[in-house]
Amino acid sequence: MSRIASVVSVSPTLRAEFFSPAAWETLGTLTDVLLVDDPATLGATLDARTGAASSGPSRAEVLVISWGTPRLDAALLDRMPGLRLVAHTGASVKPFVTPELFARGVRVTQAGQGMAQSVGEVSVVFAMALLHQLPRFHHGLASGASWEDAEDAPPRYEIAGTRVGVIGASRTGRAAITMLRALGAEVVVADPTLSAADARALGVALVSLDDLLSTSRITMVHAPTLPETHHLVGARELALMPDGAGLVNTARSWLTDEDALLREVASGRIDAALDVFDAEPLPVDHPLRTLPNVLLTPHHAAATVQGRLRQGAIVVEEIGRFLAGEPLQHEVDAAALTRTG
Ligand SMILES: NC(=O)C1=CN([C@@H]2O[C@H](COP(=O)(O)OP(=O)(O)OC[C@H]3O[C@@H](n4cnc5c(N)ncnc54)[C@H](O)[C@@H]3O)[C@@H](O)[C@H]2O)C=CC1
Ligand SMILES: O=C(O)C(=O)COP(=O)(O)O
Repeated sequence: MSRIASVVSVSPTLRAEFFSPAAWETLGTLTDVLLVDDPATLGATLDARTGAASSGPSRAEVLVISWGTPRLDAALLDRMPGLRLVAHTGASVKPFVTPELFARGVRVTQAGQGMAQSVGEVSVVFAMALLHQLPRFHHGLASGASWEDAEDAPPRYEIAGTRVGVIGASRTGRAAITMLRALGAEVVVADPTLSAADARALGVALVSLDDLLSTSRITMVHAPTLPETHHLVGARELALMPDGAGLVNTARSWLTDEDALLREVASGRIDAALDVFDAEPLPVDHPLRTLPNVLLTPHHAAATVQGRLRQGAIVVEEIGRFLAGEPLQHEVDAAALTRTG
């Protein structure tokens, strides 16, 4: 097997976050690596180095990209005529990958599976926090409420034996399902692509979206951002949720109608725990920030030490498979461009 050039368009910070020393060393044994320190300068770096060395970027067959890499348009691709594989350290390739790239026969992989456990864990923590009324208790104590005020809190529930609805048996959804089942929750799933046999294998009941919303104490959203999933949980769907139920969203705000959700949580009828918002960063004066029955995190569900290293390991493993002529395990095709995220 001949060594091929690999251009790594990742900032030094992201490199340290994603690649363990061992993974980086493995990448170096697989390919001749040219590191682009500032991913935004990918084009300029390629221009400066093209043809310079035997491992020069014009010979690059593999390109590792990350957040911050510019869009791989025709002009950029023309600088890498030998390109055969783009490996993304993140999940959604839409911001970087163009139809032109697929048309040239370049293959694309992504590392979303590396994030699944972290995001699933945050969803489960969110679910348990809402069931135990932690946002209300914390808000009360932090804002000077009396100890006795807690007596007025709504009823609290164990997750064991409680019905939790998961919208989307996706990578992140499946990670959440595994943990929810281990905790003894009764898990129901709505997913138009899931077969009855797959639902049985997952140990969950497959139900309609309306059934899920109207019977679950917690609804968690784990669907991808497709045209048909825009505002999947809108005003009508939120109204189906029982009084006191909780909505968990660690996926994308695309999937829920944030205005309708704000009305429901502001009235106190349902509670919410959210990692994702229509406007990110969430404006400092946003009304969601002040509600006692809402738990907020700044789109950090995936960003754990282990998750990021798993993402880097996936990239290196995929490059190894590609060079060995083995099937890729995380390949995406042009359909990935229909996702909005
Ligand atoms: N907060 C964060 O840091 C992160 C958020 N995300 C978001 O989480 C969501 C899920 O990501 P992944 O688990 O990687 O998704 P994925 O790519 O695994 O989702 C595909 C799966 O979703 C299911 N699905 C397809 N159409 C559906 C529909 N109409 N309704 C319900 N389910 C449907 C199918 O089971 C399909 O296999 C995405 O919106 C993604 O952007 C992902 C990673 C990190
Ligand atoms: O890593 C994160 O924080 C994500 O939300 C995943 O983002 P991506 O799908 O890679 O744009």
